[in-house]
Amino acid sequence: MSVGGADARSGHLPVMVAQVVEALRVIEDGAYLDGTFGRGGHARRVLERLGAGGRLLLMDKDPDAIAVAEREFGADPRVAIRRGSFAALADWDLARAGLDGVLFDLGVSSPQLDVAERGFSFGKDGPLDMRMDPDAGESAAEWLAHADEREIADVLWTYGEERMSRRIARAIVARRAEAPLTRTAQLAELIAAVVPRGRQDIHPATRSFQAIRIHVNRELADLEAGLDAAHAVLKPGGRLAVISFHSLEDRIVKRFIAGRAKAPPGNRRLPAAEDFEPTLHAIGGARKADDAEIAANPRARSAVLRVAEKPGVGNRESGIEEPGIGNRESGIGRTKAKSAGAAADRGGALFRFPIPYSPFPAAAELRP
Ligand SMILES: C[S@@+](CC[C@H](N)C(=O)[O-])C[C@H]1O[C@@H](n2cnc3c(N)ncnc32)[C@H](O)[C@@H]1O
Repeated sequence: MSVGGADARSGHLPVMVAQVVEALRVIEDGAYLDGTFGRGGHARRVLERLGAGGRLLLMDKDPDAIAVAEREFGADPRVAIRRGSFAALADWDLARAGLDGVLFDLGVSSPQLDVAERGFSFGKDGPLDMRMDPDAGESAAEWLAHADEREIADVLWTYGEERMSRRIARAIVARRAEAPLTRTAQLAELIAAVVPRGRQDIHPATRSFQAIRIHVNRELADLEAGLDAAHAVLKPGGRLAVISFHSLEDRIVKRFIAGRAKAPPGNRRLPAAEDFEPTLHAIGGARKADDAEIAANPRARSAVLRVAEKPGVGNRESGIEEPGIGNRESGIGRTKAKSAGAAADRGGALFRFPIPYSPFPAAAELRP
């Protein structure tokens, strides 16, 4: 079976492939980076559009993903492969040479969830690991062995919006005093025993596993660094496409595109346009998978694609002549550059809305 260009043998169905390729506006001799290769569903489609003079840079933290990339694309002279976080993509000389498009398809791949030994899944017993890069940082088991109760509760609340965060953290600390938590099934059972039954329509450990995974892999910090790095290496007119799977990621992407705060707005209630320097022009708003794709691939249900373009000279198709002027697709021509902080995310509609200076609220602000 092939959905969205995926090879079923890869075990991962890429989401919103056609929209991504369209959004990146792949040109034959362009240079692109897929920072989250996974099993190559998106990369394969980009490569199909590249001519002999095109270039595709592939990154992933996960050694299994990189092994697939080497096996499938290693011999292609247009392709370069690097294992590592996209947070450090600007360290790569080939990326620093300038890119026409960058893609981040965030989160975990199906093979990561499906292989019990990777320790991502509460449904499959395995070592409590959860690292995308098993050679870097602490595993979930190592972190849970020493983190204090409050830190665990904060992670569960902030990254999982788990309302039982304090109760679960207390149970983890009590259990580890008896014996270390080393298996995914142990942790899933412990959480299921603590969370009241019937409270949720999902497995009681879903939110906690998501939260611990985000923490162990520093996913949000990597995303912030990756967006900065992508912005730095994109050519004027180059496009960024990011697929998020939960609201914390999407909020970071949305705010990044909206613009950087230059300075706090003093005692004004809302930051003014001049408090922001534009980073990228939003091309439309949040895009979602259609019903047919969601029916074929339930993972697509929570996917949100955002696309943005680096302002400046050089955009062949949109004909942008100077920063912030002339982009028909986004409607940004009406906003001019200094309005980017106000205009993002509403499909080019010109709203002003409050954007806190922190990328996402602190746990303390959110806790009910
Ligand atoms: C949703 S999958 C990508 C699937 C891919 N687009 C495809 O079509 O097969 C996410 C992948 O990104 C990788 N990943 C997540 N965060 C990363 C980061 N900061 N740097 C590099 N790779 C990352 C994961 O290891 C995983 O393989």
